[in-house]
Amino acid sequence: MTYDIKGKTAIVTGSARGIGKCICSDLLKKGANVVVSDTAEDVGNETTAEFQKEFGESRVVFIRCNVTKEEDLQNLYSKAIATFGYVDIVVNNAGILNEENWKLMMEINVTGLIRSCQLALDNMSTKNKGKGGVVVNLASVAGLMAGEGSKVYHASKHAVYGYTRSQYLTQGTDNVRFNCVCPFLVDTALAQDWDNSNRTFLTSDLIEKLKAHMLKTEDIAEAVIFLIEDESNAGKAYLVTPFQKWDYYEQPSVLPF
Ligand SMILES: NC(=O)C1=CN([C@@H]2O[C@H](COP(=O)(O)OP(=O)(O)OC[C@H]3O[C@@H](n4cnc5c(N)ncnc54)[C@H](O)[C@@H]3O)[C@@H](O)[C@H]2O)C=CC1
Ligand SMILES: CC/C=C\CC(=O)/C=C/C=C\C=C\C=C\[C@@H](O)[C@@H](O)C/C=C\CCC(=O)O
Repeated sequence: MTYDIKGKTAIVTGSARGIGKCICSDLLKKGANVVVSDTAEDVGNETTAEFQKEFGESRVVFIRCNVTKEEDLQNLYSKAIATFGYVDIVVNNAGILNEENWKLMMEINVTGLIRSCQLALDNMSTKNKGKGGVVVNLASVAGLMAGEGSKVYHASKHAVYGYTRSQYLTQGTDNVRFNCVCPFLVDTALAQDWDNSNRTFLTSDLIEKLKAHMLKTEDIAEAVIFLIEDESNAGKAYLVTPFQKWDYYEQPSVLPF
């Protein structure tokens, strides 16, 4: 079954640039109203002006939001609803890669994302008089595999994967569908800045080899649109790499019953 994006309203966190910006662009092309949201106010306003020129002023707004701040997140949802009447789609994209500042990384990649999911449920769940909706979370292949030089980043993305899958269990009562996307390296500032030289396994040579196979932001936007539209695979992670056909990740079953 296909979810129709046209006429819906979407929030994308961390969308002033990179993957988030590209997701906004594809949502607009599909006919959604879009809330661009980021801590970077100048870039966010520039991106929004660019979109307004292409898609019409009334279809895009910028709302500043630092996902680590409770009041910012609440303001994001309430302003989005005040502007467009409802929020149907949330893409939790904001994320950083910073092993030195690992506590902040966990706050952004995990705590902020989970809080945004809770607010999405508060506003969208049919249990709370919402109309239902869709949430797509940005995990990573790092959420499905080990990583020598960025252990906390990998842990943060495992958390996104586990949280997203677990939401599946209550989807029937909330009518809010959760999925996550697990991309390999994507050509953005986050990946370009990745430098884990002097490791045992992950040598500079290997990093250069990995970087030779980067995906494009357009690939991830395409995958996110696919997830939003596909109503029949709730709770699943979608694996996007240049090495194999993009597909849902099949988690082995642990329980014998
Ligand atoms: N680039 C890559 O290779 C991959 C990236 N990802 C994930 O995709 C997402 C987007 O990453 P990229 O576009 O590559 O990074 P990016 O660095 O190009 O963009 C991230 C955006 O998030 C914003 N941001 C940072 N902290 C924030 C906060 N506290 N609140 C709100 N916004 C904040 C930044 O200002 C920036 O605009 C992240 O969650 C990342 O972990 C997943 C797999 C691969
Ligand atoms: C990891 C941070 C960099 C970029 C952001 C991102 O989300 C995407 C990363 C894509 C590829 C990362 C590959 C990392 C490989 C290394 O860390 C190796 O040390 C992995 C080696 C073995 C893993 C085997 C296993 O899972 O057990």
